Amino acid sequence: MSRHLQITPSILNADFAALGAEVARIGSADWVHVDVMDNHFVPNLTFGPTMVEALARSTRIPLDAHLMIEAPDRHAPAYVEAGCGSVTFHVEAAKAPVRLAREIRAKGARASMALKPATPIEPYEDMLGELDMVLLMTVEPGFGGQKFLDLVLPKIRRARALMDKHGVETWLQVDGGVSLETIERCAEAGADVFVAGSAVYSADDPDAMVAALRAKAASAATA
Ligand SMILES: O=C(CO)[C@H](O)[C@H](O)COP(=O)(O)O
Ligand SMILES: [Co+2]
Repeated sequence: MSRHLQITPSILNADFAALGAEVARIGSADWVHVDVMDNHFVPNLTFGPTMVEALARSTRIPLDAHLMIEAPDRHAPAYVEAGCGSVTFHVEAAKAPVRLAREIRAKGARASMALKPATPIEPYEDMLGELDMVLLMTVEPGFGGQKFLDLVLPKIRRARALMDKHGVETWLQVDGGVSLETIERCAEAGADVFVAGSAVYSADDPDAMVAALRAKAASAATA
């Protein structure tokens, strides 16, 4: 099955004092990945809906919010209202994931659910139809610039097989340590949406890196 491959740079390693300008450096990105951290679900703190709303106003690229927060059932709707086109909550934090996914969709955004590296996908097989995307973390959430965890590759394959079995249109996103060295492994395993933070923002030309990542993923997906 041919998949539509998308690159979504994370601004976690961008210059937070100049976020509008930083996003303007990745004009060919499909989405801008915004990592929201609350210092409770993960030991790091970034920004909240006010900042995200300002960013949404500054770009025509849609925002892909990744909420690493303790109470997504309460706070996720605010990110739809802030203008995000996709909102991802962590299943380890959500109290009622089906209800939350339905609420995000009802408010007009794509609903997505994230799994940490050690969280299995199989218990959620029956709710894939409720989700527009599943995010598989390929590092422990909390910080950019970590090493890609190869141990997640079998889970990417199993998630793709479950999606094919159920015939759902759910996208499969990978996040953490994705680079020119690792993106092919992810695409071969079945991922179709690729978050890359440090790989993009440590490049001299971030938009050229987006193109290079896209080309590598495409060649691996069709191999
Ligand atoms: O969710 C994240 C961390 O929790 C980030 O999206 C991710 O780490 C991106 O940065 P990098 O590509 O440098 O790993
Ligand atoms: Co992320």
